[in-house]
Amino acid sequence: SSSTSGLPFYWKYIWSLPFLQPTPQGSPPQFSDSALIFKSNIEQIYGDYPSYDLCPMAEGALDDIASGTMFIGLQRYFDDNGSPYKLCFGPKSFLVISDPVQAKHILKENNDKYDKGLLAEILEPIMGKGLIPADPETWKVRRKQIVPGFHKAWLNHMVGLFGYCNVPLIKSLSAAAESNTEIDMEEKFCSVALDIIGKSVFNYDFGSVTTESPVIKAVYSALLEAEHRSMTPAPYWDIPLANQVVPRLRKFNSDLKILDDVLTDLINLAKGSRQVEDIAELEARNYAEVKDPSLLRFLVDMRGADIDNKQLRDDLMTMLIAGHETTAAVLTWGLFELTRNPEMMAKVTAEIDEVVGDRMPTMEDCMKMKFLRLVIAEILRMYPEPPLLIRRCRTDDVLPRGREGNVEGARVKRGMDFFLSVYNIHRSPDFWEEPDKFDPERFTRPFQNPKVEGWAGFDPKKWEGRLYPTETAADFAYLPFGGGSRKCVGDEFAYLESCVTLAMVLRRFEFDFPERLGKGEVGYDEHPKNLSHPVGMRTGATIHTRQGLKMNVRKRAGVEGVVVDQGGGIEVKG
Ligand code: HEM
Repeated sequence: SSSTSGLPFYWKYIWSLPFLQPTPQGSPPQFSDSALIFKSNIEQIYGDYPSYDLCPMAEGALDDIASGTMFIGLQRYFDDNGSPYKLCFGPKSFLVISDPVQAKHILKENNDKYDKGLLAEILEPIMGKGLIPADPETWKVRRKQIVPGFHKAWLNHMVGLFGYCNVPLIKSLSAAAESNTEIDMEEKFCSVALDIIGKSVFNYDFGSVTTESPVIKAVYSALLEAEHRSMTPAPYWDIPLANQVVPRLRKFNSDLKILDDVLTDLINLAKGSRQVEDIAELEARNYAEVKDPSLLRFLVDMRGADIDNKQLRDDLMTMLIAGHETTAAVLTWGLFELTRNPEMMAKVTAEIDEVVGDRMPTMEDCMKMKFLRLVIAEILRMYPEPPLLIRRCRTDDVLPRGREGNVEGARVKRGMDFFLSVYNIHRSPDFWEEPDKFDPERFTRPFQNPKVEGWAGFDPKKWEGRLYPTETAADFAYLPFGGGSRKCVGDEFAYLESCVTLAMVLRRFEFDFPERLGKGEVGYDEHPKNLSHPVGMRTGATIHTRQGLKMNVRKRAGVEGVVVDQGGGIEVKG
């Protein structure tokens, strides 16, 4: 088979012993399952097709793995093979899902048959038993305690906090505009998202828009390592002594220690001043008078939630990582697409001028700015971050067919690993009209495709009154925040954060791509202006060390640049 060519040599060896094959979280290894999958794959590669599971095997090099854009390679295979298809790396195999009916089956209807599998293994050293990698048993307990933290009154208060966290960004953009210096907007959005998540989740001031500190560097190092690990299927960090010997791991561990120390201090501080209350009492708090409105405070004060420090640390670390770069990617791609589409930019700014003007936006303003919300929805469709969801099957299962031409009733063995390609689903003409076109208003039009068996299509009526088009409105063809019971808990938080940040920045500034690259010049194809695919700036790989989104910034004509706070009192000069 040519399916493993182009891959790093060690792929072949990592999974080469069938009894080392992974098993579902919390269950003992079963030789028979892995051996059967292994044997059936070998027969498929070298002998008779179909294999045990009936799925076609994707052939050809996955060159994109090394560059971190594997999801684009997975799209190529989807065009050739439908859903699901199988990827084989030596004896290790994955099923790649690119169909909303199958996604709904896995994420919602049969979610108890699936766990986080490989993702949990990769993230465990960083996030421990935090909500994202948590095994089903831990997850059940923690989810119940964390979800109430994101209640309406808190989100309302957070919208105000987002405004304040944007003031340093407005100031730094004013300075760049005045001095005519090119500015990396990706870096700026990363900073503002970090400041917001630090303040809202554990009441910590990173101040990263204006300063650099060892703690900020430690956060970026942890993020970078989390991302690196999710693209490195060889868990070398688990090898005995590796953590003491490999320089990269030593550096990572010392950075993680810096971060752990900060989190431990904050947890001890919160626990030292614990005021136990019922969930209902906590949710009814008057946030205008609450000194520390952070999620940490809520989790510590909740009656009956006597959580140990390690679990709290894991939850905070998870939210820090989950809630930071994802939102920064939305903002970066949002500015990128709006700059490429001046008529859309004009429409968005007209709406912001009319609804918010110089004020800091409120929750009500965000609800009123429907076009801005549609723009964010479209960014999340075109550039989903994460582009893939990862699952592992806990018991044998049979998948529905979905789109015409897909395998009928694929049989899945316990222990099988899955990539659910959100990117493929979001960019397929089977589920979206002209999927590569930036068209925010698509979410106001219905879409149906009778060729997809069991798919209800997209129905705009189903998200009326909601902040954004949900996975339900698209019957699982729209999964920026996942779906089913493991759906993102920070969806509305992130959506409001994106609304406020874009509203505040676009009200006051105009942006252009630098003109310095012309046709034929080296780097022309990587220039943001010329990108048709997420290559230079990548979803999920947008940390400071990357190419970034370099832009020229100007103050908008006729707009003063002041920020008037909610009380109408303070004016912050830009
Ligand atoms: C635009 C921003 C965001 C995007 C696109 C996003 C996306 C996602 C997705 C796709 C999942 C599901 C993962 C899976 O099923 O494997 C998820 C889970 C999660 N997200 Fe987000 N997220 C965002 C912001 C946030 C924020 C701001 C927070 C916290 C403050 C957060 C916290 C979490 C947590 C805790 C989970 C795990 C939920 C569970 O397993 O029960 N996310 N997110």
